[in-house]
Amino acid sequence: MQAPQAPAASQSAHGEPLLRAENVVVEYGSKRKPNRALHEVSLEIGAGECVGLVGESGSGKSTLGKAILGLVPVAGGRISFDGRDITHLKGRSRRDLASDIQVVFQDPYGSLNPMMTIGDILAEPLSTAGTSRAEARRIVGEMLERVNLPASVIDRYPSEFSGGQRQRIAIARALVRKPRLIICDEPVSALDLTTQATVLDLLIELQRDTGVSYLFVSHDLGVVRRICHRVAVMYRGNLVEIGDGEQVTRDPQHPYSQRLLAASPVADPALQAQRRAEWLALREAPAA
Ligand SMILES: Nc1ncnc2c1ncn2[C@@H]1O[C@H](COP(=O)(O)OP(=O)(O)OP(=O)(O)O)[C@@H](O)[C@H]1O
Repeated sequence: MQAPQAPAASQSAHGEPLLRAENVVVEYGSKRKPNRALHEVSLEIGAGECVGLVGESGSGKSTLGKAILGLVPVAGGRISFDGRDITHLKGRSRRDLASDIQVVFQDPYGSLNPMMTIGDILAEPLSTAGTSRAEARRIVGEMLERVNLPASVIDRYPSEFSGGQRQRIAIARALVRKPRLIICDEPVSALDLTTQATVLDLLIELQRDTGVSYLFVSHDLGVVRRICHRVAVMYRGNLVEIGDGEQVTRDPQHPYSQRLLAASPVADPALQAQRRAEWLALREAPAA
């Protein structure tokens, strides 16, 4: 399957990429003993573009998403959204940004409050923004239908739904405030292959219809190839390669990206054996 083509209009109204991260540094731990999780990472996401972020566990993918969302402090560099510096936004200004930047997490079981009805879960971001109850209920019904769930599920609880249905509910919750960017942090990793395909198709369709941009965090090259226009590869807190989705996931240039491709599972046993042999050969090679 061909990787999606980058959208023609990838700049925001201000002629800027929608999101720009420049030399972003994030450190965990104490000031005296910091553990640097991002080393001057730079990345741009255009309007209507899906940029994939791949890399092994602990490479810093989620940390970059969290830095954009303001969930971890940024120790260096700059993040701008639609030309506006959002690096250190806090309080009210940060909360207001939630209408533009939303997130969908990996775990469809943990991310929805089991004590709340689907209607209340989806209406929460709207009532926080001051929308009336009647209007919120109307929008929620519309969003549920948008993710192919009947509006009648509005009074039911998360426990009554499958993993794939819950992830569609989480996507609907992200969409209610009509964001321009959604950070998708491993949104299909917890789902079986068929359900993964359904949710990915839904995300592609929503992007086509609304022009929303995605930062799509995943460890699965097959998944990012299917949905992303461009793909960035992270290794130990560094962004080591970024390029066209098809090229990076099939013919990567950086030695670490080549290792990642060699280690990624494929359905064909012969190809899998060849990949494994390549991976074993590359494993000892130092990453540049
Ligand atoms: N809250 C935290 N406190 C301390 N260190 C953290 C914290 N969160 C992440 N780290 C560290 O930062 C580094 C990057 O972690 P991050 O979760 O961003 O990686 P990742 O690529 O998203 O991994 P995964 O695919 O497993 O989610 C790792 O070394 C991790 O141990």
